[in-house]
Amino acid sequence: MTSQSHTTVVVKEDEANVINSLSKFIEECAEKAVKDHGKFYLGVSGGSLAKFLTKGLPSISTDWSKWLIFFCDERHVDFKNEDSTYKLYKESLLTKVDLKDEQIIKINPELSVDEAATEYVQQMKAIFTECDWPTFDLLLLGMGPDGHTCSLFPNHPLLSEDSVWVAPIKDSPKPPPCRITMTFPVINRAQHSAFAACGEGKAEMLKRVLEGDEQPPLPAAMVKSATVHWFVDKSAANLLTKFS
Ligand SMILES: O=C1O[C@H](COP(=O)(O)O)[C@@H](O)[C@H](O)[C@H]1O
Repeated sequence: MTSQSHTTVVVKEDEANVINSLSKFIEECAEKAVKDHGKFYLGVSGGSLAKFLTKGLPSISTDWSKWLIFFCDERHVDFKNEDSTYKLYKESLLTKVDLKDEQIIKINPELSVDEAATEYVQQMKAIFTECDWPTFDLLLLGMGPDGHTCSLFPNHPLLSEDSVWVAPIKDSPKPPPCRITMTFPVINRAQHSAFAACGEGKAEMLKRVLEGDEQPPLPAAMVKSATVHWFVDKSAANLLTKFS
């Protein structure tokens, strides 16, 4: 394990070990959060991260009744659509752990994407009462091959959005085009963020995000939660020199 300021990088032999290590970390975060304030406020992403979670989380030991799960980003599609991140968690996680559907805070895909983002914030505000900005215990993030995280893409105006908790996006370069995403003020207020990235396809971007000094910074490099943890396998970490 290597640390630099608030960033920690854990390199594991392979994907299976990344999943184990990430799951253990989530278990510990949940336990601390529940001890501290009786709930575990968790944000989850889609893509490969969702697949890691559906494999790893069923074996952790936790009080599932204390969990509230939000989407760091979500595709604005029907819940039956294969692109729906909610569908993935519902079919592959809720069937295996003692989480109830109402513990997952979902977008309403029947609304327009603008309305869905606003309504998602309203749902969040009903939970994070008396807060100007919410503080998540943990946000679980992915990094796309272009350096995007959540639905925050390189050079997109949403990177500087600082007036709303959750924003709509209608021109996502990665399909589907319409999505909702948490914004950086929310992401960077989280107690912990954790990325998971596996495979050689992530190696070049991981090097740029963790060891580059690009201006403007890549979205994944803009994540500055109180602590930022990376769980990566050897193939993804292959080009790192400072964190290895
Ligand atoms: O579209 C998305 O992509 C990112 C990265 O996904 P990955 O499969 O390349 O790891 C994901 O984190 C995000 O939630 C999702 O909407």
